[in-house]
Amino acid sequence: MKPVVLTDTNLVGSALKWNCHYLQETLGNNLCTVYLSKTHKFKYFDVNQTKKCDNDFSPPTEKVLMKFQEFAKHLKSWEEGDRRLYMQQLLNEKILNSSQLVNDILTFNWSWIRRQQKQNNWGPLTANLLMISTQGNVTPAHFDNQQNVFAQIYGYKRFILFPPEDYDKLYPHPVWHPHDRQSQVDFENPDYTKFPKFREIKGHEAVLGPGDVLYLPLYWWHHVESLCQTQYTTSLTFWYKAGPTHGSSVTTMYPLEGYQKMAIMRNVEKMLVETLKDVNEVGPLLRAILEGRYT
Ligand SMILES: C[C@@H](CC(=O)O)C(=O)C(=O)O
Ligand SMILES: [Zn+2]
Repeated sequence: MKPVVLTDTNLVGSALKWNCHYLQETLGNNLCTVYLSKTHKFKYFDVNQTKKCDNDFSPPTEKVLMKFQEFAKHLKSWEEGDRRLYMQQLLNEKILNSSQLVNDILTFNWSWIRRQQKQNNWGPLTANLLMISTQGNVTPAHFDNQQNVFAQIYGYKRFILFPPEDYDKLYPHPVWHPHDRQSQVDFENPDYTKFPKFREIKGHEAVLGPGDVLYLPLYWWHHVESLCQTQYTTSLTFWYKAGPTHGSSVTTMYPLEGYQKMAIMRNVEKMLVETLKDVNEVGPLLRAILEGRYT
């Protein structure tokens, strides 16, 4: 599975008119999920995992519910130095009370994407996430565990992509950490002492513009920037569960692929956390297995 940029799918043709004014008309007073950040980085964290971090975890962003009207006002008046906003709202019954918007969604190129889902043996569609970002926002490098068909609607987004096997160069946080799945490396100021193999990293760059679609396979690392050609950027993602990777219907091929090894490593880490109960015992036990035997 490799990422690919497609420029002629017309997947979200009917959404290319979703500018701020149109969305104010159709989303208006609906409450939407908006992340606020003091910096340009919007590093995801799982609030349910913060308790495992004692009290030395400080959330880098704040999640609020904001009327779309209010969000649009901030978006239009935003200037460098203002608090940055990133709306990431599921297209669900909470906001789909405008027949215009519903009609736009119904006229997406569903036949094309259903064909991709079938041909690639993806699982069910789980979510459509509408994302509107003030210019210059960065989603730092991380991977997701679903298939992602990423449609760019307005403005330009720069992706830097890395294969799953770059796991050892991107040093993800531990699976139990709130920043699970996120790289520990600050791309703007990498700590090569702590993360020496980051020096070897080589990424694939893709810049998406309106109408472009990126297929982002699960477990592929991505660093994403909203470029500053426009005041804000708008994107819509189609999330699909990964298809079955083992069992009677699928024969496992060897050698295993990067994403399969990544899944194994994550499962081993999770099993150790579960069994040892103390996250501080995971490292010493893994070292005991490795040192003098597998190194
Ligand atoms: C949030 C998004 C990146 C971005 O568009 O800022 C992402 O990571 C994804 O769609 O998997
Ligand atoms: Zn992602």
